Amino acid sequence: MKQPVLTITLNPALDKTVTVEDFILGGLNRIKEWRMDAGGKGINVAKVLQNFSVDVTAWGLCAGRQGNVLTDTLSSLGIPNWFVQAKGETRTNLKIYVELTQEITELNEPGFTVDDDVLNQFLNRFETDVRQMSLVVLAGSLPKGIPPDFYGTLIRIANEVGVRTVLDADGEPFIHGIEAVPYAIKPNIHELESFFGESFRTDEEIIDAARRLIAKGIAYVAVSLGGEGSILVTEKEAIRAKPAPITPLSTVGAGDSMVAALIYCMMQGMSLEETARWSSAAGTVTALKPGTQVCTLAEVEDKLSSVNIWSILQKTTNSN
Ligand SMILES: Nc1ncnc2c1ncn2[C@@H]1O[C@H](COP(=O)(O)OP(=O)(O)O)[C@@H](O)[C@H]1O
Ligand SMILES: O=P(O)(O)OC[C@H]1O[C@](O)(COP(=O)(O)O)[C@@H](O)[C@@H]1O
Repeated sequence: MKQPVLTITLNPALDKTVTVEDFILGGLNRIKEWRMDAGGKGINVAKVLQNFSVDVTAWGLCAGRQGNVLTDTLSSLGIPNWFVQAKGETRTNLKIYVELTQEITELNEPGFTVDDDVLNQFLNRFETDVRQMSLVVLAGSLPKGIPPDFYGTLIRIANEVGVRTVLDADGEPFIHGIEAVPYAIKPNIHELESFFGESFRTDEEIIDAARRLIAKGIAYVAVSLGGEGSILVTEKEAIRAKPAPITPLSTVGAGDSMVAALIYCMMQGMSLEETARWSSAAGTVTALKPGTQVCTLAEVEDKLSSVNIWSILQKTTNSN
């Protein structure tokens, strides 16, 4: 039997994206257009993997009517899903796209509160069924009631049965998750800097920070740099990807698309260089779409040739 990739979204969201011409702080702003999309990091990763024809299943927690909208959306996309129902309501995350500045501002709600019964239901199934998965993605913030080391707990359980994990989180859940040694992580540059409490000015400084994480046992560190692209680091290699300049319509979901493409490439056994190209292209295609709409395989294939790729070590040698 084929083993699916499992995505975990403990704090999913309906993403409401509104478009305004200009944004006047403290004034009246009229919305020109709006759209709602199923969101939350694991859910977005699942949507991309499904587009890439990777066998994927989405688990998590949700609540209320908006939770039903999310699970109905996943089912209509053909993504098998299991979400434990918490009390309250699934959050709405507001994304404001300002046409004049072409910038997107995100306002993410904290989400519902989880009680022990809900958490234990989730944990019990995870402990039983994780061995049936090919890989587990743990992504996004944790709602209230979930201990900050919960990703760490899940990673340890997966490690014990030899299932690889990919972590994409921020703050305390990220710090605790790292302690449990996931297989791969995808911090953006802000998350990396906040983890180390340092700022990194050059690619070499970023690679050095990534290698400090690799020294802890993590195999694979992908640092995303927004429009500047990304750096993929393993023990032996460091590859830099830089997309051609675009005018993004919404960068929401770009990081999640990158995570999904990384997984796709790992499963295809691609080189780090090809993985850097694919994952960067995936993020860029998603950034070109309004709201939280994600890339398709054909769109990413079309974009591959526009990504600039180089090995950092090679570059350093060449420029000497
Ligand atoms: N403005 C942009 N122009 C081109 N590509 C982008 C842009 N923003 C994001 N991307 C692509 O998406 C990837 C992930 O974006 P990033 O914003 O760093 O992730 P996150 O959403 O996790 O913060 C980038 O590495 C890049 O390939
Ligand atoms: O759980 P968090 O950190 O609040 O993030 C949730 C938000 O992140 C997203 O998954 C997008 O993430 P990325 O832009 O990093 O890919 C949205 O769909 C969602 O609203």
